[in-house]
Amino acid sequence: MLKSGHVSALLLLLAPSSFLYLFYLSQRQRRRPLPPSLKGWPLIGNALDIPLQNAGPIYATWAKKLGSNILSANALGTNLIIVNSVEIAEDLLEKRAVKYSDRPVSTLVNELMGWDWLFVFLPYSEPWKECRRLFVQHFRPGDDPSRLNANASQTTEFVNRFLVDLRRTPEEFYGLAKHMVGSLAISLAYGIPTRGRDDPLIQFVDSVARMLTRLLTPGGNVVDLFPLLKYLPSWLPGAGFKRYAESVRYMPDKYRSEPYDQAVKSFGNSNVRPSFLSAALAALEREDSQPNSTAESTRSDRAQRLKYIKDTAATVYGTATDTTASSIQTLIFALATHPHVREVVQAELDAVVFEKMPGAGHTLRLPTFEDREKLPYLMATVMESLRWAPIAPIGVPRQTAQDDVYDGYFIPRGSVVIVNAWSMLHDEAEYGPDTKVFNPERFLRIEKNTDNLEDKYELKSTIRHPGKILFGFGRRTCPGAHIAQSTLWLTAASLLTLFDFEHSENLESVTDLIGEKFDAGFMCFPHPFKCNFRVRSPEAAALLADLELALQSEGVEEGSMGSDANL
Ligand code: HEM
Repeated sequence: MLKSGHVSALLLLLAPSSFLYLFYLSQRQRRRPLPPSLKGWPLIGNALDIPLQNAGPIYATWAKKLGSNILSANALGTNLIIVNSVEIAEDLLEKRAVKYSDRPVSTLVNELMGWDWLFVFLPYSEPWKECRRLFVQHFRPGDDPSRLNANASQTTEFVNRFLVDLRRTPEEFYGLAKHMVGSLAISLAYGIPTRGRDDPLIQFVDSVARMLTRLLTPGGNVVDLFPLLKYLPSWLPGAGFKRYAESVRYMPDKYRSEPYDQAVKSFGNSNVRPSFLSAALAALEREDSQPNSTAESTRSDRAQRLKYIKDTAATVYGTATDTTASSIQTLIFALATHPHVREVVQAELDAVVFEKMPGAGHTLRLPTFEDREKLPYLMATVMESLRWAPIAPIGVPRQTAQDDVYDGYFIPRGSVVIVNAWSMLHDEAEYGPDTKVFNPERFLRIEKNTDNLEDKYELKSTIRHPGKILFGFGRRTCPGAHIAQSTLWLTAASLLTLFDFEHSENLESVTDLIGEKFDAGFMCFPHPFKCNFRVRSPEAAALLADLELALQSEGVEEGSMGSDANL
């Protein structure tokens, strides 16, 4: 919550215009009420109630208290609409997409710090459409449904790298997950190799993501609640936000230009792969070579298209890394603290990946995307980790582009819309009882009369896949969902095939771990934790040794990868 001292120091400045805004709003909504809301204070409204931690569960409590799944809150004149059910999210964000596909402009992050070009933040506009088109065109899932992700071979290679690194330094698993996803994201976006674990690009994207998620938590900074503060001179006491913004203003350009320049310089080198950037630039070249491409207007259009390509590449690398790494860390935490689940998944995997040799003995292979259908318990475990501790518990805020009326309630233009994914993913009507407990079996139909794993478990088709909520609704739904989910699945499958691992505590009977063991701000992920990893079997050790050799012979050994990544 905002500190009360902070708020009162600003009240003098805010009071007159805040009063005018509330008066203006009351005139517009004369005939219809806003959705139910907690009682606020004069002038500051609910500013002191807006939660910065655990927002999902807290908004769910408000919904229960007020008896409505659509709520409103007013924070210093900013109107928040909080959506707590799937039905309302679909009604508004899908069926009325034209009104609900905008994003709020963060005065601090977008205007003062200069991050307004990242396409996740763009208003619903032509530039957004162009960036999204570029993204989807390149990253659309493959035609073969078993692959989940058209980039399966790169995903497999980076997961393999992770497994080999994990055997060498198991105590570093938490950072290794981030390194793996960061390297994959840079490779998909730019095709360039990364250095070892202290790769500067990955470290930079990590620090930027942490900074932005902290500042973008709705209610998380006072200048977004009251944008007129941006006009304060930066030397004024209380304008520390402005001095901070100036000190980090160099970041957006560094973030967008360094990997781009590096990639463009390295095109043609043997260690540079095909990527979003190389494909988009090649398409641009092809368009340029069309007969009518010399006109002056085409040249300025080209500069604009080049900018969209550069912005989209940077968005890929920014949006993929922290989100997917956090979801892997969450899944490892859940498996490490729930030994029963781990054992069942490992038994299921063993039945698929251990193959009998014609003479005697067995060979072990790594699972592939083609095995997905044969591993329902594993799939249920991955789904449960997305549901149990959703890494984006309150989504990414939207903004209404027009006034609207829903279920008799007035929703003013310019309202910030918060989609409470946590509440939807903990809805007992959909997911059954005890939704705070990690229990993959809620997604499974279980045949009690057999011990044969092939026949025992089947995924229920009647229960909503958590990804349908977690990755958003409507036109701005996450376009990288298939990449995130396939990376998560393959990491879990490979990890459980080769390693045993456990947390020092068995937390199977604990019903609410999130508040204690997780950072539950705008993004939710486990605090760094200790986990004991061991290679599972002699066959697993042999497979890891083979993997290491194969990676070395392909020239992707740690350290050799980034020898010319001169950033
Ligand atoms: C577990 C991992 C991830 C989660 C939970 C996640 C979640 C989200 C959510 C909730 C949104 C906003 C959707 C909405 O407004 O309805 C979003 C947007 C976005 N995500 Fe993801 N995401 C993940 C991984 C990824 C990956 C791997 C990529 C890229 C490869 C990506 C790229 C994007 C982009 C570009 C947007 C902006 C879309 C737009 O504004 O049109 N995300 N994501």
